[in-house]
Amino acid sequence: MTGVLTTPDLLPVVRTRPELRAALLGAESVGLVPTMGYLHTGHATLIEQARRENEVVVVSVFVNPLQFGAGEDLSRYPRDLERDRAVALAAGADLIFHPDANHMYPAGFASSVDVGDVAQALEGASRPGHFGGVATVVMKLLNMVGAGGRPADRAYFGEKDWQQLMVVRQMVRDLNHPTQIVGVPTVRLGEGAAAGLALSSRNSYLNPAHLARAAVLSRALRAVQAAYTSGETGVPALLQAGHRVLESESELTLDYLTLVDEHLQPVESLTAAPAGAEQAVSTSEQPQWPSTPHNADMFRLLIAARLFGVRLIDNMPLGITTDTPAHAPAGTAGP
Ligand SMILES: Nc1ncnc2c1ncn2[C@@H]1O[C@H](COP(=O)(O)OP(=O)(O)OP(=O)(O)O)[C@@H](O)[C@H]1O
Ligand SMILES: CC(C)(CO)[C@@H](O)C(=O)[O-]
Ligand code: BAL
Repeated sequence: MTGVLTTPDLLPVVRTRPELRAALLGAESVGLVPTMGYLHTGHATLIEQARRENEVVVVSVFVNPLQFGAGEDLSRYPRDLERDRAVALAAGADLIFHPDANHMYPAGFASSVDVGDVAQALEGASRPGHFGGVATVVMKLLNMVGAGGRPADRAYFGEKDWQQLMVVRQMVRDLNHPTQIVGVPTVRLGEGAAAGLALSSRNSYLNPAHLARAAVLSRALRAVQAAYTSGETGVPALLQAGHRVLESESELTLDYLTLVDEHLQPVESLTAAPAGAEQAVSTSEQPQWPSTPHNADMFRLLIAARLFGVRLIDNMPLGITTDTPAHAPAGTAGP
């Protein structure tokens, strides 16, 4: 094993494939955490899980131009590599891979990965081309960040970007890619006026008052869960419970609030939650009832909305929650 595992004060940063190859030489297993940087506790949770499951943990920090549409926030996307080094080191990473765009997409680069229908709806409809850019860069990163000519052994993605996780899973399944894709539950602010808000780098565009108002997204999802566990089984009525919460926020422009199955298809009907489900939601991280063909555990509520000029997304399972409250050191737990 060479250079990377030397317990540095400052996390090493490599920028090119040859440097990566040298650093990872001889590693038995490599876990990759792909990010666009400006790391927060959500990212740290991914890194911590990768730390537990791999010999070497690499965090990629790359604001991927391919996945931004014209008029989106590519140029103002928050960047702070020194802070990222500190957060990644504290969470247990061994190395940051921080390529520049010319290294990822040199002159003549022409290929792309198209994952089909799962990338077309929802975020794909609102951000045309987005998932083509995500799939292409993720495929490259999986292939670049491995030891001994292998791809990464495992790669970690947040459930916060639920459709992205589905897209990546579809891609590796369809293309027989050997990297194991690991999904990690969403980390949320656990206390304060913005409690429940999913951590996101784009939260940094909002001031504290606006962040508190942005927590309306998670409150709307919880309202749908509560309606379901109270026995409501009509999908329009369930979603209406979420809309009622959203109507309280005058500044919100909703893109979508929907209930989807594991193929991201809209769910049109479902069976009742079993007796006791309400208690299970508030007290347990695990499903308390056996699977049925319409187990709410299989269905996901997805929301996207614009608030104070910022587009935010969130999601939750219909029937239970497995999300994690933020727990990071000061300065990293916030948005
Ligand atoms: N709150 C969170 N909980 C768990 N994982 C998260 C959370 N936020 C982001 N991630 C995951 O971290 C990885 C890198 O995401 P990214 O760098 O885009 O951060 P982000 O906070 O999602 O940023 P953005 O605000 O641009 O959506 C993705 O797999 C993403 O799902
Ligand atoms: C997976 C990813 C790093 C690809 O650029 C990005 O979409 C993100 O940060 O979620
Ligand atoms: N976390 C998703 C990356 C993006 O919005 O471009």
